[in-house]
Amino acid sequence: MGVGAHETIHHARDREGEGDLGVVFEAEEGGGEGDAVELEGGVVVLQEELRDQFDVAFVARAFIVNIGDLMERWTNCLYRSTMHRVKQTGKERYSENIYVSFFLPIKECASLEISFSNSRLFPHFDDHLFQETPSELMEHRSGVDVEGHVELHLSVRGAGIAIHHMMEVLAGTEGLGHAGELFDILIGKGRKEMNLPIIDLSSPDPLSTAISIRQACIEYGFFYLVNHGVENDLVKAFDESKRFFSLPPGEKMKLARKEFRGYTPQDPTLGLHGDSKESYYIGPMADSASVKLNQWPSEELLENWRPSIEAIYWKLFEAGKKLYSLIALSLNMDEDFFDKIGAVDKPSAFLRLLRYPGEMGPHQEICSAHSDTGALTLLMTDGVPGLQICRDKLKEPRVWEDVPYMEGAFIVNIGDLMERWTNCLYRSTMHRVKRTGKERYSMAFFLDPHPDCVVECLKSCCSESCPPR
Ligand SMILES: O=C(O)CCC(=O)C(=O)O
Ligand SMILES: [Fe+2]
Repeated sequence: MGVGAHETIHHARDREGEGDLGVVFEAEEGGGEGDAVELEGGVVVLQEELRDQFDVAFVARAFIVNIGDLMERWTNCLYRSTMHRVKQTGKERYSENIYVSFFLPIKECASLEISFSNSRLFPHFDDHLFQETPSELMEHRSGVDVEGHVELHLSVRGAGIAIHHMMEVLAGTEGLGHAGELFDILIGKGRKEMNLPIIDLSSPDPLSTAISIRQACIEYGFFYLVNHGVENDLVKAFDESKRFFSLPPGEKMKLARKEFRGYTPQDPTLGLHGDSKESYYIGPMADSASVKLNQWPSEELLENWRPSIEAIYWKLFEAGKKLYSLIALSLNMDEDFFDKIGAVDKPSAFLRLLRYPGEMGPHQEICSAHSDTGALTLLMTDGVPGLQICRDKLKEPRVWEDVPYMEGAFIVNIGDLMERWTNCLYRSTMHRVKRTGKERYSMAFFLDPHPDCVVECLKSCCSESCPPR
C-alpha cells in the first residue's frame, strides 16, 4: 500500500439470517480521521473515553491479538473491542490479518482476530506467508470479504484457550495438517480470483465468438471453453487416467517414455524441491507414421484402456480443430486458414495425462512457472485447485492469480508459437501449479502445427508500421 492510503476494518456485519460475523477489508485513499500524528510504527490504538491514542509497539515474533465487537457483546462490554487504525508514516508497510471465527453449537465459541505485523512466528508458516510477494499479499488482502470469511470448528472454551489453541493449529499440531495449508484455507479462500472469459464452442454466431476469442487472447491468453462436445466424457477420461497411474511402478516403467510418448515418473532427483508429478504422453494419431510410436499398456493389464483413451483423444482433436477455425476468424483470416497451410490436418497433437501426488514439501510449485511452447492447449483438471497464471511476465515481483475450476469447461491457453504467429498480439501467458498438498489429476491436449508447417508472422498481424518482431 503506498503513501496516502490507509486501511479501514469493519466489524460485526451481520449476515442476514445467520447472525454470524462478517469482516471486510477495505483500502481507502486519503488519510484517516483525527489529528495526524507522525508515528514510527504505524499502528495506533484509540481510547475514546480518554481521547488518547498510543502506538502499538512492534514485538518480534508476536501476534497482536485483539478482541472484536462480538466478544465485547458476549461479555456485556466487560472485554473491550478497541478502536484501532493505521496512520500514515510515509513508509511502505506490510501486515497480514487473519480473521477467524469459531462457530460452535451453543455458547462455546469465540471470535478472534489475529494480526501478523511483520512477525515470523513459525518457520513453516512463514514459508507461506512471506514467500508470497508483497503485491500478492495485497491481492489477498483486497480479496478478503464476507464470502471469504472462514469458519473453523474447533473446541474452545474461552478467548485465552482459543488463542492458545489457534497457535497450536498454526504450528500444525491439531490435525489440520501443515500450517501453510491452514493459511491457504484462511487466506486462499479470500484470494482474488479472476473472471476469465468464457467462450461457447457451440455458439451459432461464429463471428461474435471469434471477437470474444480475440479479446480473450489479447487480454489473458487464457479462457474457458464450454459446450465443446467433450463434457460427458471427462469423468470417464479421469477414471481412465487414475486407472493407469494406479498401476504398480514396475508396470508403468515398462512404458517409460520413448520418442516423447509413454510414461515419465516423478523425478526422484527433485524430491520435494521441484516439480512433483508423473505423466503419460500419447502422441499424434492423425499421422500413420507417428501413431505407431505410441506405447500402450497391454489389454490384460488395463482392459479397454487404449480404446477409451483413443476415443477421448479424437474428441479433443475435433474440439481443438473447431477452435482453430474460430481463431483464424478472430485474426481476420478465412476459417480454413490453418488447414490450408498444413498446420492442423495432421497436427502435432499430444495428450498428456498428469498426476500430482499431493505431498507437502518446501517447494511451492508442483508444476513450475512456464509458458507452453506450442500454439494451443486445452487443459482439463479434476477440480483440485492450484493452477495460477501470471498475466505480466515482465513485472517484478510476479503476481499470480488463481484460475478457478469450472466444471465441464476446458481451460484453453495460447502458447509461444501462437504468440509468434500473431506478432505478439495474442499472449502466451505464464502459468504454474501451486502445491496444495492434495492429490491432483489434469490432462493437457497440446494441439500444435505439423512439424513441417512453416510458421511466419500472420499477414493480418503485421503491417509497415507494425513489422514482424
Ligand atoms: O496441470 C495443470 O493444471 C497444468 C499443466 C500444464 O500447464 C502443462 O502441462 O503445460
Ligand atoms: Fe502449461
